[in-house]
Amino acid sequence: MSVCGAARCWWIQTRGAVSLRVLQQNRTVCTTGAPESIREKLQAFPGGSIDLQKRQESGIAVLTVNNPARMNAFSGCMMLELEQRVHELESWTEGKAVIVKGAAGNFCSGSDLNAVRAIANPQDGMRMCEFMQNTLTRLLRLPLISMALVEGRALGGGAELTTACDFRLMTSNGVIQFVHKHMGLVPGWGGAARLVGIVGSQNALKLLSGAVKVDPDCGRQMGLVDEVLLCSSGEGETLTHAEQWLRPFIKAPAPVIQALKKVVVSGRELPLEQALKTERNVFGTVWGGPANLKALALKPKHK
Ligand SMILES: CCCC(=O)SCCNC(=O)CCNC(=O)[C@H](O)C(C)(C)COP(=O)(O)OP(=O)(O)OC[C@H]1O[C@@H](n2cnc3c(N)ncnc32)[C@H](O)[C@@H]1OP(=O)(O)O
Repeated sequence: MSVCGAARCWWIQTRGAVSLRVLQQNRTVCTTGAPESIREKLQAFPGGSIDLQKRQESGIAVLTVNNPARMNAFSGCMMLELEQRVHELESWTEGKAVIVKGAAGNFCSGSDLNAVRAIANPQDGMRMCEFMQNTLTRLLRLPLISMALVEGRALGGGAELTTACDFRLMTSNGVIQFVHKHMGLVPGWGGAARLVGIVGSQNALKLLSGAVKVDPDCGRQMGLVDEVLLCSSGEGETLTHAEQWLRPFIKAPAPVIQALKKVVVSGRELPLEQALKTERNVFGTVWGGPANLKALALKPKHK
């Protein structure tokens, strides 16, 4: 085997072992939570809320980042609240999808700069990032199809939040901008790692080092944006269009949609052998299940 081949083989094996370990670690961290000290510090920065509406009839939840006086920036309390909301969604067995949006026509302007100033030391910064990385990793791993609905601006941590969803829809006035460089920062909520996975390392480097304002055209070209919605007069109208876009992807019983999402997550994150094992296990949860038996009885033709 050539040196390159051997190195590649080692890299794949190492990556496999590491990714599995990270998945396991994340599960552990997720259940135990971040150190109390960072929770207490985040708690000291109130303002805004993270609102969750679960619509039982459609199986679509709407998660709203709600702090319009600060362009939906994340206060410390909102970071804690997001974790709670994700926890609620993890056990929503009837759910099929979640739409993440901002209040009042803007997506999110990142972390609240007032809170950031107060914890501007490396140790607290890393703990805050660990906390947000865990929450956003759990958001991305939800057994629900997730969509970021970007109206107006998604800046800094707000841009990172969009990458923690399976799909990104943008209204024609939407902008995603990783402004971290202008703040003397890099992404820290896992946004760089996820961005590389979505648009590739060349494009990710361009977006981060250029702090590029990604408009709908640019977003579509790079594969960051899945669909562009025309700006509509009312907030509710945009949400309705987003729900319509989701509909073909969630037209099946919730257990089937949740199983589909689980096999995609394992395919995305685990080494092949582990992903195949997970796929078999998930298959076992739907094989011979109610939806499967109903389909067999109908003898459908997939024309
Ligand atoms: C790992 C995470 C890293 C990060 O997220 S770092 C944070 C990155 N985000 C930013 O730097 C956003 C800074 N803000 C801006 O660029 C502008 O405010 C923005 C969003 C383009 C909106 O501009 P305008 O439409 O002109 O509105 P404006 O500036 O008057 O803002 C309205 C009120 O919102 C406030 N605001 C906006 N973003 C904020 C933030 N991230 N933290 C705290 N407050 C924020 C802004 O200060 C203003 O408040 P006020 O009316 O002056 O009391």
